[in-house]
Amino acid sequence: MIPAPTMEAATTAATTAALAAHDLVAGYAGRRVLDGVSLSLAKGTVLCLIGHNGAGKSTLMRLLFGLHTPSAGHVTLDGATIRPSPAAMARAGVAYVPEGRGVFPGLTVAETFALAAWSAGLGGGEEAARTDEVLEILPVLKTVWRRRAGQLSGGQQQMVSIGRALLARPSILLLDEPSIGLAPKLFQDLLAPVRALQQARGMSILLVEQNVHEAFAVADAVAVMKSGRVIFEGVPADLADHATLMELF
Ligand SMILES: Nc1ncnc2c1ncn2[C@@H]1O[C@H](COP(=O)(O)OP(=O)(O)OP(=O)(O)O)[C@@H](O)[C@H]1O
Repeated sequence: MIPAPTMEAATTAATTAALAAHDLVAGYAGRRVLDGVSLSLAKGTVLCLIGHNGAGKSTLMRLLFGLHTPSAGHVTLDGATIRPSPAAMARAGVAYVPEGRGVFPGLTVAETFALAAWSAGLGGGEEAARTDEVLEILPVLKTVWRRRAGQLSGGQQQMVSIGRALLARPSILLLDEPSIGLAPKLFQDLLAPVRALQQARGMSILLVEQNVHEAFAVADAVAVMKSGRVIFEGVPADLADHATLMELF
């Protein structure tokens, strides 16, 4: 039987949400894809969102970052209702790493970072300090610094993509399926420093993942989406049992 959310999950939900969706309804060309989604990312936590392909997870991410507009419902940031737009969210300290890495294949890693620093409005000294900071967190990037992003492995490209997002020192990070195309070990290598940074800085992370085992290992809370609705919210331990997880799917 599917467990009721634990007390721990209820307590987490009661703390201030860094970012939250409230009854969001949205779709494409008149086809409803989100059917009243409410979800809270508690401050300083990692929330892992799972669900079948097509459940609406990426659509929810895009709505939270302002890349798509809901037909009903609203979004709150630090408890205040906002109308998300990518520029406003970036200014507010929210970074979004979409599914599929999105690196420019012809740019070197150094050029990719320079471009990201420029779009974040970082000046020379600040750009250098923040770049050093990201290279400390993801040292493998130092080894490929002068190589074109398109020539890198999937895991390295994912690190470039996440590193570029971290340059802005976000307080909230939206990560859409960073494990795509990565072996489980590589995914762990990617998640471990991000989790360490999240804990050190009190960052809040919404992580959409299908790779449940690795993602649950770094998550404080989990939510399950099915057919445009959130059908379960709890903590990873609630879904540790394979049968329970299967029942939700
Ligand atoms: N730009 C778009 N135009 C039309 N339909 C879309 C668009 N983006 C997503 N959809 C549809 O909306 C539904 C939800 O897609 P979404 O990508 O949000 O799901 P998901 O849970 O993230 O799935 P996946 O794990 O495959 O990315 C799917 O049926 C998808 O085909």
